[in-house]
Amino acid sequence: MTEHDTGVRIPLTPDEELLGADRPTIESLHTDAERLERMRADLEMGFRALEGTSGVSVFGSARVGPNEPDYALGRAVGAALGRAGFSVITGGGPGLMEAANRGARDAGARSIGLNIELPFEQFANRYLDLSLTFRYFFARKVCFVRYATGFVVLPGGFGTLDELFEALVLIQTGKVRHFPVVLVGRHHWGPLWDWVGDRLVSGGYVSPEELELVTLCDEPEDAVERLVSGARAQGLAPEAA
Ligand SMILES: CC(C)=CCNc1ncnc2c1ncn2[C@@H]1O[C@H](COP(=O)(O)O)[C@@H](O)[C@H]1O
Repeated sequence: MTEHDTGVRIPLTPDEELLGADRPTIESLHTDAERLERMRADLEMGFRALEGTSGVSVFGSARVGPNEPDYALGRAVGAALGRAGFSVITGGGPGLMEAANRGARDAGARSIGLNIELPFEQFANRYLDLSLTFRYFFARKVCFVRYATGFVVLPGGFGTLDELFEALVLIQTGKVRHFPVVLVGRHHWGPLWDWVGDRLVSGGYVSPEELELVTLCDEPEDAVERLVSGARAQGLAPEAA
């Protein structure tokens, strides 16, 4: 199909069906009443399956291979979190999501993947004890926050940045409190955080105190220490802490 083709397309995912509902080029497959019911069902599926879970959500690139140094870092982070008694929750996909789930498995901790329906074929990674597939991105995002006491953010691209900045906005606007956000891998995150300081703080877009919402580190154990103290502040210490 070309850019100028005005034929009507069948949406490839529920998100595309919802977001394209008012465009003549996307075929509507549901009424709003049906969409609302499907959103409710998506949230209900997550709430039921994750009831009682109190873990750490770990984000990171879908594109890093098992032989790359960041994969080893992600696996070590998953294992350190697992040893501290946290369940490890990821997007359930390949790359650094897989690395963190694999690390959780190494430590004998509960390993959870919150997958999303994508327009291309994709597989959940092999290291999951619980694998859920959400229809809607927003429902999945609610679960990443609700069932975690903090976020670990490994190196990544747009998806990872989206998850990082969503957490920062939730904290900044008082929607979640005492919620640690730990960026692991200074080689990746250092330049971004320098830019936040140089441009956003200097320009008055972000306050200097808001820079403190994030912890940067290289060592999995440093990340875990911050997550344990955050969990305690929320009244939810992990089992082994
Ligand atoms: C190879 C490929 C693109 C597979 C996509 N498969 C995916 N499966 C599950 N979650 C994903 C996927 N892609 C992106 N995400 C989400 O976005 C983040 C990674 O995006 P990125 O690669 O940094 O931008 C992950 O933390 C995850 O929550």
